Order: sequence, then C-alpha cells, then structure tokens
Amino acid sequence: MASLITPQIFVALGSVEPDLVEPLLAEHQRLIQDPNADELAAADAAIVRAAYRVDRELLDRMPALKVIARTGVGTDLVDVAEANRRGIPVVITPGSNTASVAEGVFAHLLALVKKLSPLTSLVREGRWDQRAGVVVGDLEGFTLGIIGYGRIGRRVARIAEAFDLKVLAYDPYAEIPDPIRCNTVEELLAGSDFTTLHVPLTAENHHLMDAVRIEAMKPGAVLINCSRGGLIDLDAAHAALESGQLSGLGLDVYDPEPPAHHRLFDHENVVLTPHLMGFTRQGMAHTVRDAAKGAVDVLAGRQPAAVAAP
Ligand SMILES: NC(=O)C1=CN([C@@H]2O[C@H](COP(=O)(O)OP(=O)(O)OC[C@H]3O[C@@H](n4cnc5c(N)ncnc54)[C@H](OP(=O)(O)O)[C@@H]3O)[C@@H](O)[C@H]2O)C=CC1
Ligand SMILES: O=C(O)C(=O)CO
Repeated sequence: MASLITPQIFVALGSVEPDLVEPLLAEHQRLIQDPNADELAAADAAIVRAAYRVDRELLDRMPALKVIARTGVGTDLVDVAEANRRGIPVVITPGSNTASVAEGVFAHLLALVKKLSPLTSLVREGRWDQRAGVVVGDLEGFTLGIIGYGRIGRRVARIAEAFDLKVLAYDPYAEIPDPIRCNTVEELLAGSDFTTLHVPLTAENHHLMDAVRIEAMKPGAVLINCSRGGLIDLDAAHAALESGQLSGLGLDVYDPEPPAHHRLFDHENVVLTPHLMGFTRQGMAHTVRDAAKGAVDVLAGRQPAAVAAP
C-alpha cells in the first residue's frame, strides 16, 4: 500500500556529496540532485555549498522551499533577506569547519615560508645544486596578524601559540585579550610579518586589503586569505608581489569562483587552493551533517542550532 505521508524533498546544490546527505534523511525524506529537474519546484529543503548562489531567480524556481541550509558559515552568496521575506530561514553550521580552515591557514603559511612548491620542483627536476638559492624561513618568533577574531580567527591564534608566533588581532566586534588587541587594521599590519583574514565578505569588507593597506604591511610580509576572495584586490596584491612588498600570498578563495586566470597565479611566491580548506573530508562531513540536521529541524518545527542574520 502506498505511503500516506507526502515525501519531503531535499535538494543538494553545488557539489554537496549525496552519499553524505542521504544517510541523514528519514524514510519519508528523499534527495534529488539536479538543480534543473522539474522536481526542484517541489523541494522542501535545499542543502547548499558555499560557492553556490541562491538568488531570487533560484528561489522563484523553488516555490515550495521551507529551509535553506548552508554547509558552512559564509552566506555572502545567499540572498538571506529575500529568503527570509519569503519565510525561508537560512540555516548555517558555525564551528563545523573551523578546525579545517584554521589548519588550512597554516598549510598555506608553512608552504610559503618553507618554500614547499619551488623546492619540490627543484628536487623533481634534479636541480639539487640550486638549493642554496632558495631562502627557507621559520615561523618561530615572528608575528601573525589575525583580522577577524571569531571562531576561525581564535582557532588560528591557538595554533599560532604552538609555533611560538606572536599574535596580533583586530576585530571591533569581538572581545580580544588586551596584549594582542589592535585598535585599527593599520596598527595590525604595521606589526605583522604574516597576516591572515577571517572576516565575512560584506559591502564594508570588500577589498579590505587594497593597494593602500597592502602598502601599510611590513615590507616582505605574507598574506593569507582562506575567507572570501572579495576581501583582496588581486591587482594590488600582484603589484606588491612584483615589488617584493609581499613575499608570499596564499589564496583558498576567489571572486568569482571558479576564478578566471589572474597573472598572479603564475607568481612563484603564491600558493593556491580551490576553496577546499573548509571542505576537507572531515570538514565536508561535519558541515553536511550539521546542515542536514538544521534543515530537518526546521521541517520538523524545531529551532535549528544556527540561522544567518539577514
Ligand atoms: N575557505 C573556506 O572554506 C571557509 C571560509 N570561511 C570564511 O571565514 C569567515 C569567518 O568564519 P568564522 O570565523 O566562522 O566567522 P565568525 O563570525 O565566527 O567570525 C568573523 C568575525 O569577524 C568579525 N568582523 C566582521 N567584519 C570585520 C572587519 N571589517 N574587521 C574585523 N573583524 C570583522 C565578525 O564580527 P560580526 O560577528 O559582528 O560580524 C566576527 O567577529 C566566514 O565568514 C567565511 O567567509 C568559513 C569557513 C570555510
Ligand atoms: O563555511 C564557509 O563559508 C565556506 O566557505 C566553506 O564552505
């Protein structure tokens, strides 16, 4: 006999692995994956990855939608205000990929300071005798500036301690212990050998690191961005790499994604990853778990653990 319960339809958008979502659903819940399928119109819940844009046009195609669940934190590509206007909450998963990103920051930083990419090429290409020409550095004793002292920023600070890095932090919205707090971005940049960005992308933060701010960094500083691509003016960063004002740049995120090729991608002092630092195997599993749970909670009339502010 056919079930009397109308199935609740979930859709996974933007390379969210179905194998991770399906076990989290109940018997009367079904997952579809094709964003163009006619079934999209029937979707009750959308589980959405960071680089997937949820705008009016997509919302129009999902008139039955009751919840959007972002696998992660940043909601810069989700029109939260419009979703809320339609009565659709946007669930987020704070903390689910905090450790993944914080570790990713150090992967970038160490790769740059220890020159992993050029040294790999050198050994691979049998150029051993050129190794003296590559200057490898340490983290110990240098200063790491953290812009944005939220979950990821604080985790980065904890890891930094183990490297005997000194830490500075700037975040006008967070409590920061006195000895490490900076009152302006400029104060932080002037005192930091390495700077890492952990703020959301907002209109106010667009090109937070522009030509003037990059010039305000210590000469030869290293800049890491595992937050959002729009935070850095890449043309300015390229000029700074060419002049030596920046000795290294690590990017996990781009604007837009996927990015068009930028000339700085070819620079030897650059490390690039394709927005995967939060989406490690564990980060992906945790974010999908928490997003699916949040969506199921909303459909069941329960309060989800976290929703995005418009
Ligand atoms: N590469 C990846 O895969 C991932 C990237 N991210 C990115 O990392 C960002 C940070 O994540 P998370 O630490 O969890 O977020 P949190 O909200 O915990 O921390 C961000 C902090 O930055 C503050 N802030 C906002 N604007 C500024 C500013 N102009 N200067 C200094 N501080 C500011 C925020 O204040 P307030 O709360 O008042 O806004 C908040 O305290 C996310 O927004 C996302 O874009 C996150 C996960 C994975
Ligand atoms: O959590 C986020 O905002 C990410 O970018 C990872 O998906």
